[in-house]
Amino acid sequence: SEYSPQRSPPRHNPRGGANPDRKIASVTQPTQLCDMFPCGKEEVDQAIQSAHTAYLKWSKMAGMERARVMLEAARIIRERRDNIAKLEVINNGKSITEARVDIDVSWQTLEYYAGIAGTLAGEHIQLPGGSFAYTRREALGVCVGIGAWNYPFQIACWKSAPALACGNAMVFKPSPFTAVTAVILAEIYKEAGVPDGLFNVVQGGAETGTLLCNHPGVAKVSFTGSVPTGKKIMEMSAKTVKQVTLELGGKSPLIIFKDCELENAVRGALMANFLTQGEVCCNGTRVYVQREIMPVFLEEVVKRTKAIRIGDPLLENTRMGALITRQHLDKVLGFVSQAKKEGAMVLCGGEAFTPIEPKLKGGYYMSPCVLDNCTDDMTCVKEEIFGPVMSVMPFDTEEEVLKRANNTTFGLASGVFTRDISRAHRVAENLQAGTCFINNYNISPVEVPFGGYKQSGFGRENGQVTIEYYSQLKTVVVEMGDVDDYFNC
Ligand SMILES: NC(=O)C1=CN([C@@H]2O[C@H](COP(=O)(O)OP(=O)(O)OC[C@H]3O[C@@H](n4cnc5c(N)ncnc54)[C@H](O)[C@@H]3O)[C@@H](O)[C@H]2O)C=CC1
Ligand SMILES: C[N+](C)(C)CCCC(=O)O
Repeated sequence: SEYSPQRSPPRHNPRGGANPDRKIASVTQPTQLCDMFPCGKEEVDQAIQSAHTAYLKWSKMAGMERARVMLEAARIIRERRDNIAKLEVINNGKSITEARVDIDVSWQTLEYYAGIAGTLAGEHIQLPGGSFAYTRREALGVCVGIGAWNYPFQIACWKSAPALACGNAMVFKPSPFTAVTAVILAEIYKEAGVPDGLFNVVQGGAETGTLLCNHPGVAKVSFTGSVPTGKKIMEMSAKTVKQVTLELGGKSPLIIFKDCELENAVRGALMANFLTQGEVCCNGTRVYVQREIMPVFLEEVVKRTKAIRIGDPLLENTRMGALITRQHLDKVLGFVSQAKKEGAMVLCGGEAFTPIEPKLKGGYYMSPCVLDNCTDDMTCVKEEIFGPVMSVMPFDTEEEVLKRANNTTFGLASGVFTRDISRAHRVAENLQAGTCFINNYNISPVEVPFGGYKQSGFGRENGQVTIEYYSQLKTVVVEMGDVDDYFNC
């Protein structure tokens, strides 16, 4: 059901108000699941207060003890994977096969950071005269996670797993368009044995998010979403010097050289554009193809795009489900019309799609679109569309394409297809983006850091480095001799 802040008055409910009678296993129809209520100041204060109490306890536990609880949470997610995936499909509209991958990535994230929790350590530094210093890696306190609607459960895990591993508590606000599955995660953490309040969910939109970012009891905000909202989060966080991680939008380039393995490049272009109905921040939506192979590339890519099965996302053979809202569908279709006006040619798709099943009528489906005749100055090439729309452009030389690929304020990801190993690494070095995929696209195992350059954000998620973004270093200096009599000698 769509979020409507007017529909229900705010009520006291810091955990987000999921209906306690709900049973995940019985959810098979895309109907209303439960009521959620936006949290106001009182609920936000309570959530942060109880998270702080839990943090005091959790941060004193040994890393190995925290790891055991997190491994138990990972085990429960794995055990309930199919049910959570089904709920995520209803939450978001993506296909069930993709949702299962999201849930697998989620429990893997908990396992990975559980493994790191026991390894957190400082260093020992020798000083003259037997004196020494040591460093301690300490938690930050209460961290806030603010999520987007495209990977609701996975984002909650990408943020909470490293936060909890380091000894922090987290108050998480999911997008109001996908409010449900973060509450499931809270229930699972509780069942696994985290202290009460360690992972709290507050529901609501911009207003609730603002309360969280302005709250003096919060040490850090980790945000996934659009660039304009990211800028606001940073501004609000500056007032009390909160640490910030921003995972923002993108308009990533995918560069396909004529010496590529064409079959893989075509599959890669589809991976780069059509997962989760194209609603993916790191999508490679500017596809640069070397002129000599353009006709054959287009023929193949269009053939396969047309063959993508759109429809009921709960069916096993569906590969593209519904977009998030009517308003967002209209926005994406608007980008296609604008592209046509600016001279792009629609090779396939780009239209609202009505599946034949009566129960899917009124769903927010569209056919995936490939745009030809695109130039770098077109709106569809410059702006993040966040829908299944691929813009294809020819290029001639490596030097030229690098310049064009980097001519953007975004810098989340990039990709290159070539058989020339030197070229692949040279291009990766020269692309201004947080990730460069060579001969594949959109694979993000938890071991690998993920995050942006330029206005796509800063800080990283996943990988060992993320520990640094959820902890702080204390230096302890130990004198073994006498204090200098500097002032009275
Ligand atoms: N790059 C990415 O990962 C994403 C990009 N987008 C882009 O942004 C567009 C708008 O989608 P939205 O869901 O409205 O994105 P958004 O960036 O406004 O929202 C993301 C999250 O931030 C919260 N939020 C919104 N305003 C806030 C504020 N002032 N203070 C604190 N929290 C706030 C939202 O409730 C949500 O939880 C999409 O059409 C898409 O183009 C949306 C989601 C993810
Ligand atoms: C999982 N992956 C790599 C396809 C996308 C994750 C980033 C996002 O939140 O959009």
